[in-house]
Amino acid sequence: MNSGCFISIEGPEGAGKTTIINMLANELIKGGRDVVATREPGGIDISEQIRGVILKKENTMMDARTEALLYAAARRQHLVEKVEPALGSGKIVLCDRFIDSSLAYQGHARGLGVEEVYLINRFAIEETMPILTIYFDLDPVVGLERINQHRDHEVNRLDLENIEFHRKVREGYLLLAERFSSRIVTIDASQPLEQVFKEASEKIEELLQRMKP
Ligand SMILES: Nc1ncnc2c1ncn2[C@@H]1O[C@H](COP(=O)(O)OP(=O)(O)OP(=O)(O)O)[C@@H](O)[C@H]1O
Ligand SMILES: Cc1cn([C@H]2C[C@H](O)[C@@H](COP(=O)(O)O)O2)c(=O)[nH]c1=O
Repeated sequence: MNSGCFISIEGPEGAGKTTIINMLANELIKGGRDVVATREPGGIDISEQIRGVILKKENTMMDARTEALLYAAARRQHLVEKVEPALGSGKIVLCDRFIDSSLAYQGHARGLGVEEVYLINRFAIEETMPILTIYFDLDPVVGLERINQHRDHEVNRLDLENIEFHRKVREGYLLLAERFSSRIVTIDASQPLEQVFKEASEKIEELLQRMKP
């Protein structure tokens, strides 16, 4: 039985997920909360190894179903090794991407089908879902410009997909946000960083107040 609070942060490339998760984690820790900030694919050794295989620029031959299965495998290991133990000990888990990434990227943008991709992920995650998902919505042209200007950003195989693919990813996320509106909240990520942070922080605080016994 989980007693912690599982929150995922979603959005296209360059939406500000990593930057804002760090800011949110610092703020929550300062407020005396126990927080684990992590990412997908990755977050622990086995899943980081799988991330290396999926995102290696040279792996251009990777089949779409292989890609979906590898994301689900990385997710499973990360969940059982890191996320669930943290939730079990009452922590707040801030996860940079989770199942909605697979539904938007592999299900919608790659065209594998959201329902099919959900089914393999259901096998991977069993019952564990975020209680809140914050989706940072952004025009992919803006997001890709941001990461291209940021010299330290690792450019990966998915970043190199064409703009139509990235537009489909956004479309996929918007459909998910509409369909799962009680879980997914959308924030306009084209706003200044401080405003995006403020809105995300308010959503989390509202949730934590609601969860108080
Ligand atoms: N609201 C914002 N306005 C302007 N620049 C921003 C904003 N949010 C983030 N950035 C900048 O955009 C770049 C990408 O941000 P970040 O790495 O946090 O995005 P991300 O969503 O984690 O990207 P990816 O999914 O590709 O890893 C960074 O240089 C960051 O400083
Ligand atoms: C979890 C997950 C991720 N992706 C894609 C999204 C990004 O292009 C990369 C991860 O890189 P980031 O810099 O850490 O954002 O992987 C995906 O297609 N499906 C997924 O399930």
